[in-house]
Amino acid sequence: MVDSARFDVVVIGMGPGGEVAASRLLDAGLRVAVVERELVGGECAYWACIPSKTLLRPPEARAEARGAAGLRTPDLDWPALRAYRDTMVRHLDDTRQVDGYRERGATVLRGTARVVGRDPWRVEAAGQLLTADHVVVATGSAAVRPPIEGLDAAEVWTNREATALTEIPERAVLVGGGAVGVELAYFLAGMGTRVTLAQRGDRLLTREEPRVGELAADLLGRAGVTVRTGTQVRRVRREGAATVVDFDNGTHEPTDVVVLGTGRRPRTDGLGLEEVGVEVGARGLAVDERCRVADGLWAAGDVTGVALFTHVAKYQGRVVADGILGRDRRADYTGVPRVVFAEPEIAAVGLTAEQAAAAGIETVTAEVDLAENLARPWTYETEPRGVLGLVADRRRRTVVGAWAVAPLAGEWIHTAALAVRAGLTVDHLDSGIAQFPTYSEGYALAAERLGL
Ligand SMILES: Cc1cc2nc3c(=O)[nH]c(=O)nc-3n(C[C@H](O)[C@H](O)[C@H](O)COP(=O)(O)OP(=O)(O)OC[C@H]3O[C@@H](n4cnc5c(N)ncnc54)[C@H](O)[C@@H]3O)c2cc1C
Ligand SMILES: NC(=O)c1ccc[n+]([C@@H]2O[C@H](COP(=O)([O-])OP(=O)(O)OC[C@H]3O[C@@H](n4cnc5c(N)ncnc54)[C@H](O)[C@@H]3O)[C@@H](O)[C@H]2O)c1
Repeated sequence: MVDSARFDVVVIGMGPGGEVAASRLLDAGLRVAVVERELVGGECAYWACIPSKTLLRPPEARAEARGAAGLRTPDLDWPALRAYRDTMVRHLDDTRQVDGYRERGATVLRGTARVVGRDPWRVEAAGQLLTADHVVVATGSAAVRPPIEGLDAAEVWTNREATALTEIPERAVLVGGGAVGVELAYFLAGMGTRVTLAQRGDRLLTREEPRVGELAADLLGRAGVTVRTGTQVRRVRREGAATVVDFDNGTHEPTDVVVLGTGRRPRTDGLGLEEVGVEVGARGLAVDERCRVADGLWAAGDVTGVALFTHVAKYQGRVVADGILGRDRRADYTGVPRVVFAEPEIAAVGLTAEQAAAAGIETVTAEVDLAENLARPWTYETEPRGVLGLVADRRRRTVVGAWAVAPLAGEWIHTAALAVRAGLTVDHLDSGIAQFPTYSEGYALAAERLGL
């Protein structure tokens, strides 16, 4: 064990949360060591956001082209898409990232980090003992593997294998109807796979408005996916060369692959935190509003369990860096957008009506069928679609939540995100002048429909 120089900060895990924190601390001139056991860029860059959104784009563009008047449906070219996906994930090579951090003055260690002491913090990694005033834990999350009988004998994909796929399977059974399940189902169905999606809950995307789950199921159905809600996989078995999935309602489905989208668990195993007296919960490391776990110990990203998004990990990375630099910055998660990338996009922000009611807010809601009310859906496609919903605080007249299932909704939901974050009133949306013809014109209509 080499006892190396003392650092101001050791960052454990270089996904989006760790990268943002490390970059800001390096820019501020601190002595920073970063430890990464796989690839600098994390899950997001290699096995999650980047490959999944790259893979989703051609089926999405194809569906859009199908809807645009006077366009012939373009052909999908899987080898070309696969090659572009490989480029986008840097062929799983992070040499340039590592070199980049070294050039900026960071000590970059490859290996698994373990906290071995505190006061001061001591971290063991790659055969070195690092001492630091601050440790940032940004170790992310891993796919949950549910205890389904027979799963080990089958071809099983988590997000890792699914986003790194080299051939398109003929048949797939997806387990889980959250963002991972919906996006992967949309992608595979778009590529020609016969997809069944089994969701334990009674609807898809259970954290969203029930109506959003309904629209998501409808969208997947149109894309050719068989959606089974209220369904659990009882067991997976081999029948000759085939894999058969038995559902709890007595039906079964032959498949080539079982794809898991059954949630994530924080990567805290083996970090050594409990041994130095830091409590680790099932949802991860509990952080205060400065993203601090304990004096000199900070956390950012999925490992905090706050909201499992790259934009939240990056935001927390900024909060952590500011905290370490002595700035008084507190995290505020109001108005974080949530987008599920399908065609059309499924976007939401703020509270659902149920969450608002639970928070003691008396709500009023409105829903607008955009195709019935706006020009843009018609100039955009021959079978126009789009629904927008608003949730408002009746008393304060503020916008507390919004959702949309419509083309490009992942972009224009940011108007609502700003409204929710800034506490804007319904009148701000109602009195705004949106460009004609756009989907954004829907906000004024929805605001008016609230009847406040
Ligand atoms: C299929 C899929 C698609 C997604 N798409 C989106 C999307 O479109 N938009 C979005 O906002 N979010 C998306 N997400 C969520 C997003 O990937 C995560 O929220 C994000 O990666 C979290 O970043 P992070 O920095 O917390 O952790 P990670 O990206 O998981 O990075 C953590 C890093 O820590 C390293 N590490 C772990 N333990 C140790 C240790 N002991 N020592 C050293 N290194 C360690 C890991 O190797 C990893 O590189 C998606 C997730 C999935 C599964
Ligand atoms: N576009 C994006 O921003 C994006 C995309 C993908 C993932 N993510 C993030 O990744 C996180 C993980 O996503 P996820 O979809 O894996 O998890 P999730 O927790 O959002 O959803 C998992 C779903 O699977 C169901 N489920 C769990 N076990 C099951 C079983 N045995 N049988 C049937 N259903 C079962 C659950 O009821 C739940 O609805 C999310 O929190 C999300 O924030 C974001």
